[in-house]
Amino acid sequence: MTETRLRTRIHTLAYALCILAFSMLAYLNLLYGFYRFFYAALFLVALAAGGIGYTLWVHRQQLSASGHGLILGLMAVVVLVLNLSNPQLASFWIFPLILLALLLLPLHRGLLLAGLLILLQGIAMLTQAQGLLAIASLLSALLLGAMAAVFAYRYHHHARWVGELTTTDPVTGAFNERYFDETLRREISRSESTGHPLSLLHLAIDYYGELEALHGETSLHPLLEKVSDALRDTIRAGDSHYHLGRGEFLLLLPFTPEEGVRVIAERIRRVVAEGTWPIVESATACLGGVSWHPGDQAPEELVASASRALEEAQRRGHNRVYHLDPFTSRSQPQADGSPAQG
Ligand SMILES: Nc1nc2c(ncn2[C@@H]2O[C@H](COP(=O)(O)OP(=O)(O)OP(=O)(O)O)[C@@H](O)[C@H]2O)c(=O)[nH]1
Repeated sequence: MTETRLRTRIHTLAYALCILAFSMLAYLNLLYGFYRFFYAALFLVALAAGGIGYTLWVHRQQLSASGHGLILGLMAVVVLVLNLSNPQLASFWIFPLILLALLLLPLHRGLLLAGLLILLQGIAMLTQAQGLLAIASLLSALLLGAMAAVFAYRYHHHARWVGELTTTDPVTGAFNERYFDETLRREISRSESTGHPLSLLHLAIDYYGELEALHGETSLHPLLEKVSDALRDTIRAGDSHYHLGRGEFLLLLPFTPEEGVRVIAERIRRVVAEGTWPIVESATACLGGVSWHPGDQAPEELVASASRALEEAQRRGHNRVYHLDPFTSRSQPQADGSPAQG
C-alpha cells in the first residue's frame, strides 16, 4: 500500500472514530436533557463527517492539505467554549481532538495543537475553580497526548526513512539510479518549458575493477562514500549526483550549458586527482559530459551519450574529461567514426 493510501485510510478512520465518539456523546446528552451539549456534539459529528469528505477529496496530498487544520481548529473552539461553561461535562471531549491532531496533521503542527488544547483546557478549568478535576483531566490528556505523540513520531520517522531508502543509495548517500530516471524526466521537461540547457556528467573512478579485485567490493565502500561526499561538496545547489555502482556516478546539472559543464567536469577531475582517499590514498577519475538544449531531439539519448563520452575519455587514458555533443556528432560523423574532440 502506498504512503498516500495509508494516510487516507488513517485519516478516514480517525474521523470515523470521532463521529462515533461524538454521536455517543450527543445521544447521552439528549437522554439527560443537556441540549446545548447535544447540539454541540451534533456539530462536531458534522465537522468530522466533513473531514472524511475532505480527506477523500484531497487524497493525493494528505500531509499538505491545510483543511484538516481548519476543521480541527473549529472543533477545538467548540470544545473549549463548552469547557468554559461546564468543565465537569466537557473535560473529556478534548481526548478525540488530541488524537485527531496527532494523527492528521504533520508532526510538529499536531504536537503544537495538542499542547495548545491541553494548555487552554487547563486554563479554562482553573478559571472555573475546578482544581482537582483540572489536574485529573489534564493528566489524562497529557498521558493520551504523550502516547499518541510517540506513535506519530515513530510513524513520521519510519515514513521518512522508507522514503529515503527508495531514492538514496545506502553505501554512498548519493541518490540511486531509479531516482535518476525520475529526476531526468522532470528536469528535461523543466528545460523544455524554461528554455535553459541541461548537462549530464558520467564519472568513473579509474581502475575501479582492478581495485575491487585487489581489495574486495565491500572494502571499497569508504572510498565510494568519500568520493560521493566530495562530489556533493563540489557541485552547486540544484545539481544532483547518483551512484550507479562499480565506482560510477552520474551528475545532473540543470541550467548548465556546454561551456559550464566543461568547467565543472574539470573541477571535479582535479578534486579527485588531488584528494587523499581511504583505502587507496590517491585516485583519479574519467568524466564524460553531454549537454542538452530545448529543441534538441531524443533527450532520452542523453544518458547513452554521456556513457559514450565517458568511454571516449577512458579510451584516451585515465584522469581525463571528454565532452560530446550527441546531436552534432550524430548528424556529422567524423571520417574515422570517432566523436568530435572534447
Ligand atoms: N551546474 C554547475 N555548473 C557549474 C558549477 N561550477 C561551475 N559551473 C559552470 O561553469 C560556469 C563558470 O563557473 P565558474 O568558473 O565557477 O565562474 P562563476 O562566474 O563563479 O560561476 P557562477 O557564478 O556559478 O555562474 C558557470 O556559469 C556554470 O555554468 C557547478 O557546481 N554546477
